[in-house]
Amino acid sequence: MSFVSSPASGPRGRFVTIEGIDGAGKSTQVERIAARWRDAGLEVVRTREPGGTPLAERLRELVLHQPMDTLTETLLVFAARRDHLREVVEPALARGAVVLCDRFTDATFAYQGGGRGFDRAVLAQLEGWVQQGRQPDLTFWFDLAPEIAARRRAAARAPDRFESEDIAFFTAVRAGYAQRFDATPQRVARIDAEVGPEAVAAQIDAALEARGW
Ligand SMILES: Nc1ncnc2c1ncn2[C@@H]1O[C@H](COP(=O)(O)OP(=O)(O)O)[C@@H](O)[C@H]1O
Ligand SMILES: Cc1cn([C@H]2C[C@H](O)[C@@H](COP(=O)(O)OP(=O)(O)O)O2)c(=O)[nH]c1=O
Repeated sequence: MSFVSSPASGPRGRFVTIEGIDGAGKSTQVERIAARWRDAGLEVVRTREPGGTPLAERLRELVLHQPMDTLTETLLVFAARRDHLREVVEPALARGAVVLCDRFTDATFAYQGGGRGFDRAVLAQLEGWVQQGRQPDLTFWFDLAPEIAARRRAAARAPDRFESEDIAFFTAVRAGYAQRFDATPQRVARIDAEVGPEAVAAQIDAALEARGW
């Protein structure tokens, strides 16, 4: 399982993201995915958005806890992303690491685009400016009914600004993910996240094996 034979024109690493509504079970699986690659001798950089650098973590605190309008929210997540890409993601990919990132721009299209109703054409412009073409090589989409995710969250933790939203919001976020992924089905592995952790893990392994990873 070597990634060094990846596209000759681009960096040699792999950029893998994990997406889904809050409570989908992403955090529960992420270390297992990282361990799989680490055990194979690869450098794995585990990170998250918004966040992943000192500046972006400060922006994350604001986005998750301070009241603000949707344009401000959108600009802050992209500002955090820009710093994260420059400081962490691009350097790691350039040295051949696997970057495993809890959420990326698909979340912006799902939460700000789907959930908040923000103009997707503006999101696409910001995406172009901030990312300069950078996209994940593979995205795991943990998909499940918002009602199930809400029950899991209620049992697990105190809600932040997003997690306090109602079922209708998360239904719109889920639809936002579905619409976004319709355009790029080849980079997305949809995981049925309603089943137990072992069955979720088995789907992840199957998706990686199907790609020869
Ligand atoms: N496959 C699963 N089935 C049932 N409960 C789960 C599953 N995966 C995670 N959980 C539980 O649901 C809650 C939310 O999971 P978490 O991994 O924090 O989700 P996320 O990171 O996607 O918000 C936690 O209490 C976790 O133990
Ligand atoms: C990356 C990103 C996240 N978000 C939201 C989705 C999540 O509710 C929140 C980040 O939460 P998440 O990283 O899932 O945190 P945790 O599981 O530790 O609570 O930020 C956006 O609204 N837009 C974005 O572009």
